[in-house]
Amino acid sequence: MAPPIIVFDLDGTLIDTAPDLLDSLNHCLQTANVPPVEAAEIRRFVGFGSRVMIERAFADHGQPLIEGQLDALQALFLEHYSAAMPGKSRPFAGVPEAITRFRKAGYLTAVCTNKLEGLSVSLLDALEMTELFGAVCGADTFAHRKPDPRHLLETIERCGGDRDRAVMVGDSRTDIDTAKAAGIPVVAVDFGYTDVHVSTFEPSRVISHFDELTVELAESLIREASGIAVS
Ligand SMILES: O=C(O)COP(=O)(O)O
Ligand SMILES: [Mg+2]
Repeated sequence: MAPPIIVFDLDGTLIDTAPDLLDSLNHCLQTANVPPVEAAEIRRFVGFGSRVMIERAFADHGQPLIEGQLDALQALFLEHYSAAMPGKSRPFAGVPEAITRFRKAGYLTAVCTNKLEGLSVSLLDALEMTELFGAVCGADTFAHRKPDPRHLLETIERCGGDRDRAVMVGDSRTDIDTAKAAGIPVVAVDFGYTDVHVSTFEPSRVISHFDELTVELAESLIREASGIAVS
């Protein structure tokens, strides 16, 4: 039987990447003469990858994007963002400990993110965290990405995990919708990138610190999801 698995979103869940996303986004906006985005605003633009982030920033300022401009700005964003890695990005408190706990308990661990796979691996490499995961699957790894549930299911498959004993951990509506569509319980962190509180999207549980992400919690969610009564 395949081992149980815990799958993590990256931006806003495992790693606090907002300061660097903001710097690179504002670098792009400056070249296009669009006013910068404030630090508090970035969370509204993250979740669907860099392309959507740039589109949202333009829309927010009522600025039209002309033909071909988005491709050029995304290329500029990726160049700027990759060059600075890991920049100011750091794992949230308790992340390495939580991953170690699950691995010791026999869980596989994976990342399912709408960041491009190459950027995700570079960031995890720069933070010496790549070894903590059996698979890192980004927006361009498969033909579909979150909120398409196949992104999560194929991440589980690539890692060799059991989809009936899987838990997702994320910070946004995208993660919650993805996990629900895949029939997988989802723990939401409440410190990530969403302008509306994650509880609005009805995840299986909400946590405020990785210390709360225990193996017992994952096991009870898996039991609940499989319809076995929890004692
Ligand atoms: O970079 C993004 O927009 C989203 O990344 P995430 O899926 O890891 O939150
Ligand atoms: Mg996220």
